Amino acid sequence: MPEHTDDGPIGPVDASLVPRYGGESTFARLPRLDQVSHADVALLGVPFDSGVSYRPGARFGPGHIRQSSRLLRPFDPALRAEPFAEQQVVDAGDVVCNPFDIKAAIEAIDLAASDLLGRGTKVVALGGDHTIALAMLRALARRHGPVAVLHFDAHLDTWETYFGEPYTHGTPFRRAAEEGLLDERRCAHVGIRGPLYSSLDLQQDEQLGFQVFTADDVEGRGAADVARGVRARLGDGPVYVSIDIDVLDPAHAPGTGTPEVGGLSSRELLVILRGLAGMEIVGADVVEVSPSYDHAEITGIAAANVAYTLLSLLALNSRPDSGG
Ligand SMILES: N=C(N)NCCCC(=O)O
Ligand SMILES: [Zn+2]
Ligand SMILES: [Zn+2]
Repeated sequence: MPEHTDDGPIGPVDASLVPRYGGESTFARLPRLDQVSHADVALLGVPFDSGVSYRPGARFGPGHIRQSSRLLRPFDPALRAEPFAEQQVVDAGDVVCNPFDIKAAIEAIDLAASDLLGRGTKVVALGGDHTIALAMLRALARRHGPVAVLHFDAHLDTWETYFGEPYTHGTPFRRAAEEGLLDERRCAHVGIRGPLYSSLDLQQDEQLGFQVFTADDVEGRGAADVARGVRARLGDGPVYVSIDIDVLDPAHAPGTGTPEVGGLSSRELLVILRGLAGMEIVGADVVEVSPSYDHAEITGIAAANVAYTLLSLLALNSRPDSGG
């Protein structure tokens, strides 16, 4: 087990000494929050899926992503980063979310994230359905003011209500805009595709401040160029990165609740994420992993590597010369 040390960050359990398929299932076999004196970044499990409109099961996402993260290694060659050595990363366990009271669950998530932020710890939330992004944005906007949102998803998630209900996984970014949590000059969706309810969906989405990079844009322009477009849209200042795993094609992420054909490959998503190097990421989530629809951990492994790439980006920002 990792122990407190003054010699720098406590990393994952060494897979060359302890088999990686055994032992406690923290993210990447990292220490728990209670095993360190200070954490720079925490993975926060959010087992909540009472906001879904179709297939359930994302409440089991955090455990599945942790299990699927056992093969991650300490050095990220694509970003030339050591995400677990350059900063103290921990697993902060799971938020206790009331499955029968969505508002109360959002408040509990906000509180847990705010508590970590107050201790100087950045939060990468592992969902859970996309409702949880609203809670994260409330916590972040309280500290930073309105933030840019970079949203990877097949879906806009700026719809008005479902069954008259305002807090669902299809509505978090409309609620966030209404609450003044977003810097509406600096928001974007990436990976949008699939049937909508009406052409008004896109018009209203634009009015809320989002620029759309579709899945077809990724195919046509290429992932690296879409990353350049995103950087141009978001500019400087705090960014929240929200990653619905259904941005990936169902072939790359079958284990999700509202799958849409024609999505990104996991490689394309990773290329776009790496293209964000140097942007001021203040928080992030990886959501909508629903393990009972997964096969061979395809979706879980994708989500684990996406989270790992976010940690690498945060490691780059933590370097003394990064200005971040
Ligand atoms: N956030 C996700 N994954 N999906 C939203 C889809 C909402 C709908 O059923 O129209
Ligand atoms: Zn989605
Ligand atoms: Zn979504």
